[in-house]
Amino acid sequence: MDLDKNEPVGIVLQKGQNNAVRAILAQNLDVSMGQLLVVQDHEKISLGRIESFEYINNFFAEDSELIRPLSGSSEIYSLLSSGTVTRADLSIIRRYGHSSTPKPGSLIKTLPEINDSDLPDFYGLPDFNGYIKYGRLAGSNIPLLLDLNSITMHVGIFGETGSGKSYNMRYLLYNLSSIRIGEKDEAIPVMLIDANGDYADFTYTNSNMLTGRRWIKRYVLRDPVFPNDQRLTIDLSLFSPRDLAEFITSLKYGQSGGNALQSNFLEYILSLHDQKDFNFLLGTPTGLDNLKQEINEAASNKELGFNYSTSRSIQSALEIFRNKVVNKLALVSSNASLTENTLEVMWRSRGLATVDFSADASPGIDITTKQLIVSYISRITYNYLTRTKYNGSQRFLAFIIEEAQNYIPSNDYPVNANLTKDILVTLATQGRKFGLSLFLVSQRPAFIDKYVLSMLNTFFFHRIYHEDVRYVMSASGGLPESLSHALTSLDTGYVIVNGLMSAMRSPVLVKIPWDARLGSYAGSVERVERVLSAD
Ligand SMILES: Nc1ncnc2c1ncn2[C@@H]1O[C@H](COP(=O)(O)OP(=O)(O)OP(=O)(O)O)[C@@H](O)[C@H]1O
Repeated sequence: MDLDKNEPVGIVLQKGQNNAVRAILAQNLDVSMGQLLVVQDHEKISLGRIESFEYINNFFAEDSELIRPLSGSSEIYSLLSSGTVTRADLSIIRRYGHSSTPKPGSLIKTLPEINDSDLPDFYGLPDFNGYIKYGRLAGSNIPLLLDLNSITMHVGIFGETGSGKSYNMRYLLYNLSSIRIGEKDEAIPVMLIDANGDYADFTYTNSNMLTGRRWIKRYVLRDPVFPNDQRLTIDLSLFSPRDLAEFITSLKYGQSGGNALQSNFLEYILSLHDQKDFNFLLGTPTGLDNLKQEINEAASNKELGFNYSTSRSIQSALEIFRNKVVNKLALVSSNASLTENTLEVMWRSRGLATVDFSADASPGIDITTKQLIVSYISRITYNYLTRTKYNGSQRFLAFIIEEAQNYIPSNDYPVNANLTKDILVTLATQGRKFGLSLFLVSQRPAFIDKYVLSMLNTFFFHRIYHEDVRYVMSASGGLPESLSHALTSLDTGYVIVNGLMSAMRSPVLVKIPWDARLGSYAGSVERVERVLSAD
């Protein structure tokens, strides 16, 4: 691998402390914060990351004798630009076969084109096994390698609205769907909570792009339209009386939270029944009528301490539940369409299941019901992965959750997530042992539970809001100053990758290549002039 084959574009002037060098770079070299450059000290090659840079000019003093008579003339531009250089501070993030810091006089070169076969050498790896290519290191054509064996250490994808998260997640999903192993394309099985229908095309028109998958399904909460669509039904017997009582009462009261008296009353009634009867009791007209009668009878029994007014409120909460969840969404079934068996089929066929919460696929669904569904999926996933692991068969599954702040919120985010929080914390803390990889995608990392944030070990940071910088810095164990400054102004399509999956082992700026097929999805915004000029 000839990392030093390009012409020099700069020279090291000073050797600083802590692996830092100061260099002068050619005027015509476009540089960006976080960009990587080769530093060549005779035979010793290192990789440097630009931590800061500034343009300096011999003539810049505005009051200099030379400048004043020229100001306003056209010659000033060429005169100034001929005297301009870039002064850059670089930190050395990788050394090839040596351990010294480059000395003054070392040459600076741009990253050369390198063959795929040289990539393991570039990253100091024995071979490619277990790695996939991802994007290009900024300012070069060299792909970053991602380590699939660290995927179960969980992943965070964060960025403000329009910063490119969905496109990146689609690109990642595409890469996780065509992993070349020997002569075959394989895929990591994926369960995906699709907040806005941004992955719907992968389940029909673009399903052929996911070459390693032999099973693709989109779960919807209306009649299926496309061949891979399936109506989602869930099995309520996986929930405790407490969970269901809280869910039903908070359906009525919304995110402001349920009513403790009503929850307690309903919990009491439900706990008189076997959990396996919950689908009948709550999912059928007869069951619901029976339940209402039991509530009435319990209210008339003074010893129990529940009164008629609480009973009436529960009856109305149950009516709302019946209208929304049972009649409209038809969500409850003892013969659920998504079960542990489905996960086994997914595993065997390296499948993709998306749960589409967009207005088109799940009209009228509210956040509390989305939480019930995410909680249900988390439970079957946990049960499935622990059972298979204890039976001696290792499985892997990636669980991707968009708008993660709605399911695992921090204390200062105004969403009540009793149904999802505990099970997602369990998945985050224990899931890795059982082969689970949690991907949390969010516009606002500051609103994700701090404990769960601390369980993520690989990060993809897009442009983020100022308010999130502090959380991002603490969650990721810190970024170098150059990259932390860039966080709020990254162009769409650029991402800072940090953490265990990155073969660079140091935070790095990556450009995600544009592919028109990956770029046509519900949430992508077409250019106004293109749409207006189309027929
Ligand atoms: N790598 C890229 N290169 C060029 N354009 C991109 C790239 N990534 C995203 N875009 C464009 O930027 C726009 C926003 O991207 P995207 O939908 O991924 O943002 P987002 O962060 O998911 O936004 P939101 O949070 O609102 O869903 C899209 O129109 C997309 O086509």
